[in-house]
Amino acid sequence: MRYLTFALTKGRLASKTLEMLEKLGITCEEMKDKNSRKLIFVNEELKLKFFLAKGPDVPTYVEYGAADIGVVGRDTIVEEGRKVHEVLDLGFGKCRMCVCGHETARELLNRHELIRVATKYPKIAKEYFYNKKHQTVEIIKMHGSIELAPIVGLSEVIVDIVETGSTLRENGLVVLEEVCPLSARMIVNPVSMRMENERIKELIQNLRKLLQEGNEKDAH
Ligand SMILES: Nc1ncnc2c1ncn2[C@@H]1O[C@H](COP(=O)(O)OP(=O)(O)OP(=O)(O)O)[C@@H](O)[C@H]1O
Ligand SMILES: O=P(O)(O)OC[C@H]1O[C@H](OP(=O)(O)OP(=O)(O)O)[C@H](O)[C@@H]1O
Repeated sequence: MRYLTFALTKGRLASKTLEMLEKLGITCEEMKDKNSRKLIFVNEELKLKFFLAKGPDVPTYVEYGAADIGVVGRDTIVEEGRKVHEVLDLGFGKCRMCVCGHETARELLNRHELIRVATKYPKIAKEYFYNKKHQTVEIIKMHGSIELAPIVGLSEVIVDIVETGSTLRENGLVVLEEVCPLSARMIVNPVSMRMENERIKELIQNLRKLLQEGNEKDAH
């Protein structure tokens, strides 16, 4: 049996992913050591390998088959546009992609003015403004702390992730428009999906069952 390799998103999604896999009896003790500099972890018994990568690199590993399976936010899947199969909504990492700014920017959006949009997600921003809203804007690619842009006058609005809304609140900004809801997804390499169909299908079915049980528990 060959190894199945998982690429997990480093950071807030990784622990949730491991927690979920653990419930299915898929464990990787080595991975829990926070001080370790090790990059790849092996479960010999189940013939599985795991590695942690930066979110935007996860679909790349999966498209090229360096990983069979990936766990990554939907924002990153859409932004990267890689050839991968999105097979399951894992239900965690929930947040929203939004257009945000000062309340005063609402008027500029309504009037479809030529405004600047700062974002880590230029493709999502372009799709939203150009194809959905038919509004011409100037998109400025940034790499983090996007909320700074309207505060220091780099742009009128931002397109960014909103989870609790506290970053916006603490900086005097508001959600002006919602682009789309987001959550963590499981993605699969198309060739792996065919070659390892049995094992991957079983994993998807087990995860789906776990999610359903979770939903039923929440409803009671
Ligand atoms: N509050 C949040 N901020 C950012 N991402 C979130 C949040 N809540 C859920 N997510 C989801 O978690 C994914 C991965 O989060 P991660 O910690 O890698 O975010 P990041 O801030 O973009 O990464 P980095 O800190 O490496 O720049 C995001 O792509 C998104 O789908
Ligand atoms: O609505 P909230 O719960 O406040 O979460 C949203 C914030 O979290 C993310 O930033 P992150 O902490 O990942 O840092 P970054 O801006 O450097 O990407 C995101 O870009 C927002 O800034």
